Amino acid sequence: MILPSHLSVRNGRLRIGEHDTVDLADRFGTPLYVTDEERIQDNFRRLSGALTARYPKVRVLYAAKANGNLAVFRTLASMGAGADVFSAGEVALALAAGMPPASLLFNGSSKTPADLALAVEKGIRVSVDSPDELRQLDAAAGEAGKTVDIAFRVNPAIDVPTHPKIATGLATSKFGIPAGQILHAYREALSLEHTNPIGIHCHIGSQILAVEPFAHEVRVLIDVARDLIDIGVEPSFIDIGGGLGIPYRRETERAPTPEDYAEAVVPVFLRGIRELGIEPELWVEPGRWLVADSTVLLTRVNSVKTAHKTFANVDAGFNLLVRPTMYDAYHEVVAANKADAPAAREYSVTGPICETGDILAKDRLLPELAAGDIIAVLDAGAYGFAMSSQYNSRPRCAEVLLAGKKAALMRRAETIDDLTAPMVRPSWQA
Ligand SMILES: Cc1ncc(COP(=O)(O)O)c(C=O)c1O
Ligand SMILES: N[C@@H](CCCC[NH3+])C(=O)O
Repeated sequence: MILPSHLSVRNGRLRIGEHDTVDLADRFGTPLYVTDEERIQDNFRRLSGALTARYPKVRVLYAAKANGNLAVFRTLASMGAGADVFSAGEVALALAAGMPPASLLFNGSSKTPADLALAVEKGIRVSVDSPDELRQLDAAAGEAGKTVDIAFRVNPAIDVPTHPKIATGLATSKFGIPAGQILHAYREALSLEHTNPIGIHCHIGSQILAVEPFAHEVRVLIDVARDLIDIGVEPSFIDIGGGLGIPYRRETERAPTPEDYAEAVVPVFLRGIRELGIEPELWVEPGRWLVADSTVLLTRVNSVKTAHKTFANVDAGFNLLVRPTMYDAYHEVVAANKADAPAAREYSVTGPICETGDILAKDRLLPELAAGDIIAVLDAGAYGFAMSSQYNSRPRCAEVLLAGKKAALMRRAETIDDLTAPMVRPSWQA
């Protein structure tokens, strides 16, 4: 098994950073998300370093949706990250973590009047997704007596090799303004008093394991920049979004490194801006690449059953990690307390949810398993806890953060009381 450098096996047990995962499961209980803070820091340094080595005017906006724990925001804020935020909640987390409003970009294709007012009030730049939204934002800014700096989100009509549910730059996607309409939108923004078009935004999709689509995207955005200059707008930033994938199947999958990514994107960007005689900041919005591999989900085997195949029934299901169910996503699983035992048979690792699709890992060769064993689901730090639910009325589990020898809760487990607390008894019910 190929493990990333912060995971290792000692005395037959899986370790993350300086910690034994089985001890963590015993100490904090399962299911349990465990995140290695240093891995996030290393990831940030590597991705941001690969880009800034080629062009110093780079800004990294962490895609807040990938992992919404405030401790993770703090880690990234202290590294100098801003954030791509999609909701009032993400704005609140980013600000609470100390990210300055000017380091945020408020994205989204369906913002409420309250979202727009919040961006105006806090002085957060907005990626505007339609002319309708532009007019609403301008009115909101006018009412507050302010001006808002904006970008438009461009729909570049680029097909990307990823799961169709997470390709966002297709011509048919709900996001962004088609290239053919974009100039019109900028012209309208110029004609309005309270919106100041200063940037260009785009995001082509997620878990992309090729670099060419990103280079293609940059070429499209340079073309947009050229048209903008013609109408008197000199973009001060070009935001190419996130999307760089990770090798969930380490044995077989080849994934571009941050250096491959930077090498594909930055020279195209530089050629374009030099030709146009401008020097905008290059913004990127990575989510998955910064946090996915920092985290394992530890889950305990409740029972083993052999029917038409063998099931290891564990205490985490798609309530806590929906990616396998939602996107047929692959996550490596390791028998954490038998990490160097020989593979014995194929297991499907299935959760406790009352749905046939509640399968975390299908047909995996694992050592002989028994009730009480701990399974570690790898690469669970992006869109893991963040997409969890209380389905089947299951309280969500705890999250632990590790730093060197330290381990501490960064989110306590929910209780049954947390499930019922927001529920209100309708007056006619005795
Ligand atoms: C606008 C925007 N930026 C950035 C991201 C982050 O993507 P990823 O986690 O694939 O880097 C997303 C999610 O796909 C997004 O919608
Ligand atoms: N939630 C997706 C990524 C989509 C990101 C949001 N645009 C995943 O788990 O892979």
